[in-house]
Amino acid sequence: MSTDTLPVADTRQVVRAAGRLIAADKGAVAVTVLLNVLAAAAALGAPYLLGRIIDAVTGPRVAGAPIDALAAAVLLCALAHMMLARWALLLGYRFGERTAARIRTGFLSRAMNLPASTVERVRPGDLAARGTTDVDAVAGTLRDVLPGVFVAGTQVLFLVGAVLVLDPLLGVAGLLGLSGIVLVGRWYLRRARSAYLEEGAANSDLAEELAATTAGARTIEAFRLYRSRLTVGRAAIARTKRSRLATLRLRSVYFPVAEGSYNIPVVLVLLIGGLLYLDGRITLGTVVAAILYLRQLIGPMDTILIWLEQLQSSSASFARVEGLAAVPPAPATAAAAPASDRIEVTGVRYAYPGGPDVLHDVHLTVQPGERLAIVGLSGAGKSTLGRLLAGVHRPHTGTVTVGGVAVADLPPDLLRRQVVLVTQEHHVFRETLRDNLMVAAPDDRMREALRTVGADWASDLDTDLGEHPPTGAQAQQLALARVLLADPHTVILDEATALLDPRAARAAERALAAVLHNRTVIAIAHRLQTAHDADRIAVMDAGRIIELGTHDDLITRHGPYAALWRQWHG
Ligand SMILES: Nc1ncnc2c1ncn2[C@@H]1O[C@H](COP(=O)(O)OP(=O)(O)OP(=O)(O)O)[C@@H](O)[C@H]1O
Repeated sequence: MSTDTLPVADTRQVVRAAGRLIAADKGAVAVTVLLNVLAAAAALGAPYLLGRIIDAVTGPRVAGAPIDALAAAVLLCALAHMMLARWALLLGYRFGERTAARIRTGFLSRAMNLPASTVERVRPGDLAARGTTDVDAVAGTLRDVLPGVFVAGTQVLFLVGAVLVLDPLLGVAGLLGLSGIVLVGRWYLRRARSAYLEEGAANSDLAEELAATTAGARTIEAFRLYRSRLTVGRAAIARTKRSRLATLRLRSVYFPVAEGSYNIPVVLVLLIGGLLYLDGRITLGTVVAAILYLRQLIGPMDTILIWLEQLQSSSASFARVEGLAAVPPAPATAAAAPASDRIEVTGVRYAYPGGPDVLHDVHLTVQPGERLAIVGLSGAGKSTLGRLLAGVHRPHTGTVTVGGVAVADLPPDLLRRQVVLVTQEHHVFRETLRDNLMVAAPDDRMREALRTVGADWASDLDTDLGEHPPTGAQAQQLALARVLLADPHTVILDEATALLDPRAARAAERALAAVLHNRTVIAIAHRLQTAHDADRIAVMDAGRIIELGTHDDLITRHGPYAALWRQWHG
């Protein structure tokens, strides 16, 4: 039962994270920006020069007017623009690839460093979706979309700037004329995504119904199901028709209006430019250059409008990926290593996020080498206490310490040598057997640990467990081998052998006995036999320890444990 979601980065954090990614590759970014600027500047050359050619042709004939030279320069500008833009795009794609890789590795290392208590608390799907769908969306946009949009954006800025410099009045008229495209573009984008999704869904629905009808033709014949199949088919066709008409309507509004809108600034500039020209205030070449600039805006503006939505949704994904950075880190390394192996629980209360207290004022001391069994009805709080003892959760009141140091404050590598929690969830990674043992130990020690837990199948440490997944019993042996290698002084067992069949259970018990040898054991006991064999028994009820003592003590006390024992013994 997990209730929390991971945080999502706010705009400021997203901007800062983007800044860090850019800074990490600043050389490449600088070169890409420079190439983009040069490409956009080169694109300005041709219309300006064409304007000059027109002025040269229409103006007073000057001998040796450099029309040929101007024409050659037009060609050079066009060529330079093409090459620089391609080069900028190429560098942009490479930057995108590298940055996507950085985001992936950054996410992975943050996810691996999340405090165990956070991972326990949040919805498991949330972390998985951020690591897959969200990271993929951001990477895809960085690789395929952002470089093109950046090139287009730079061009738009330069073109708008050029018209304004050419003649401020013409520039303002052109910009006002362009506002229609932005409006209709936004209108279309808001509706397009859901309309196309619905069209896709309707198409696959229709295909499915048709396939079902043809595949079941004989059944339909035998049971005379014509009518119902026809009704279903007609409904699917009607849905497809509706959805196609809806997207057609969108297109028939957007494309003509967009096409038309691109002409509005041209018409405005022609009108105003014409008047200014007649007034003798600007040359014909300037009017032509301004119109060519406005025409050149169409391509890059289309690119930006088309990708706007994807940029928006990817920035939402990026905010979710970056949200991990906002999780408070695991507490800094405890100042001192534990002074002894004694575990002490003092006045502990605990509640899961948003829930009521499930542990109330729990006190308990576990001596080194002791075997303690915790028993109680389902929901009494046994597993929760186990997780607090293992440092997975932190009590909100009171303390859980080992050798005087709060367990939840211990850094992972130190904690692993103190207390290890063994549960039924034995995770096996799609990695080699060696990597699955999760400690840097010599091969000999790994082999010895595997032998001790009876994992005869695990002779080759390079076996890929992704390709040869272990059985449940083998996964449990792996978990026990990990404990041996971590070599903690205390092991907490939560339902460790409950899942196994009896034959496997006997072998597992032998393995377990070998692992537990010479360690403190706190067993969350589901069979009273385990309790009987323990040095002491803690009986839990509704979040409290209501009895604590040896088996014989508790039997003579005739309390809740004695009742449980009598019941169990029949
Ligand atoms: N992850 C969680 N989020 C919220 N509440 C939880 C969570 N885990 C347990 N609880 C609640 O805490 C209380 C104690 O549960 P806990 O699992 O510790 O009991 P238990 O004695 O181990 O029970 P069982 O024998 O069934 O495992 C219960 O009320 C349970 O519903």
